[in-house]
Amino acid sequence: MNVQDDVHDEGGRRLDQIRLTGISATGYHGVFGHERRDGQTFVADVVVHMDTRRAAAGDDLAHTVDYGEVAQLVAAVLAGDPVDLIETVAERIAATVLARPHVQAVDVAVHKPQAPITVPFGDVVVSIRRDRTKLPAAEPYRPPTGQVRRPTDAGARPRTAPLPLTADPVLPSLGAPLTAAPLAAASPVPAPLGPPGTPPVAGPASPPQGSPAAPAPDASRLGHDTGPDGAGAVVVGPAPTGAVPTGVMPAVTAAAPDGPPTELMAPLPDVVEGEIVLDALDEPPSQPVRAVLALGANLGPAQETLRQAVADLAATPGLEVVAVSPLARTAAVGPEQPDYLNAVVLTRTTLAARELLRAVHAVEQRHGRERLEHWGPRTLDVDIVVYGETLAVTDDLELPHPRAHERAFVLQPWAQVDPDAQLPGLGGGPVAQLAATAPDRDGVRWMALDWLTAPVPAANPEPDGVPSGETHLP
Ligand SMILES: Nc1ncnc2c1ncn2[C@@H]1O[C@H](COP(=O)(O)OP(=O)(O)OP(=O)(O)O)[C@@H](O)[C@H]1O
Ligand SMILES: Nc1nc2c(c(=O)[nH]1)N=C(CO)CN2
Repeated sequence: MNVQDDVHDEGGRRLDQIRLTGISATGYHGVFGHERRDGQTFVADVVVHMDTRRAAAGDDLAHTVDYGEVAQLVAAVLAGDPVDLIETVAERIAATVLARPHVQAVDVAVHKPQAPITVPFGDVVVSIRRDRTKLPAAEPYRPPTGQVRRPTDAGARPRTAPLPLTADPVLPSLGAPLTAAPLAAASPVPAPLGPPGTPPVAGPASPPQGSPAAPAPDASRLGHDTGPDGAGAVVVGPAPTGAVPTGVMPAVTAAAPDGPPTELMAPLPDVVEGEIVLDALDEPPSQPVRAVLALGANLGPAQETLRQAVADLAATPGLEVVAVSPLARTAAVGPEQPDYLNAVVLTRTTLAARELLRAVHAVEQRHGRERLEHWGPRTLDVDIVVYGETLAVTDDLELPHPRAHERAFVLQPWAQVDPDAQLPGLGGGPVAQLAATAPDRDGVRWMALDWLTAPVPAANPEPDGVPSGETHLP
């Protein structure tokens, strides 16, 4: 591997690499029946990009990636659920490795040396790189309980006190990438008021953009629905310079550029299977926190559902609705399905992050939300986009929402209601800018301003969902 394959951190310093080559297993991937039936050898090479200094300084496996564990996971994907394409296998491996703590980026090559190619050939390889800016389009492989054992799998140990970030001698760059302008610093929301009891709606609306949606990932291979709230949460220590889209990391609170030092929780070694572990996300804030919620619906009377959902949120104790975005009609990102109606709600809350998650789930339930198909059609989806400046990756809650930075159906309405909004964390930045470059930006068909107080004719659903293909300007 040569220099152009290096990955650099935010300071331009080359990241260290852990390379694993030639991991092989019999797999049943392929488009032909005989491949599915007979299987063949698949081989993977993996390069993990990370900072290995902390592990080296303490000679401590807990601060690096256990290559034995990675090899087992990679082999399990190779031998696992059959798919048609080695692209998919590579994507799954990348998602699995990126979900490991400390990993900033990963290169994956999947070889299929016995591929059914009718001319003599040496090998066929798909080679990909994934990181926080180019997230894997697949779910991490999760081994059945007990399959992959780590040397530290000794059960739960008590959590130690929070470590000030500045106490870390070998990671001088830790503070910088976690900074983001506080939401509180965003300009006041322009919010014309509706009738009494109606939360304010902000404008102005954008013109229609028309045209098709972004490429649709395969729903069956995407997602992070990992089970009941709170289960199997938090492990491990400092997340250096980010780039871990899923998996387990401590909750951290980002500091404004010249704000107080960011605090990280000390390493949390392990968690007993099935035990509910409380962490910072369960702690109610000392001051009300600004949280941004994203709403979407494409089944049933979607506009009415969203309107009701806003009222339900406003009626939730500990949650105040500050402003509501225009209503956007958007092409579905994901499997083929009707257009969505999307809106963003700015709130202020005294609920802990997980209490807020439970509250939004309750609102989804009230409107008949069923989790049938990942990224499939739904009567109502409510996601937490941001909760103050909190950055966290746990099994049941990721903050900011891990896909918010690339979703025009969230970013565009958000930028309308709060033009100066900033998305904290890696991959974040000015929301209006992110909205302008998001892959699905052309799928935002139109926005309607007065949707909370008046019906939007073009938003009327067809019997099984919001009709697609129109570009009305209400
Ligand atoms: N920031 C977040 N907001 C909402 N849910 C989250 C968040 N982070 C993690 N989750 C978890 O994601 C799980 C699945 O959520 P949901 O079914 O709404 O996903 P989805 O809408 O199909 O996909 P997406 O998360 O990509 O919008 C939830 O049960 C929740 O525990
Ligand atoms: N346009 C659009 N596409 C989606 C949406 C959504 O709200 N709007 N939600 C999804 C899963 O949350 C998947 N795809």
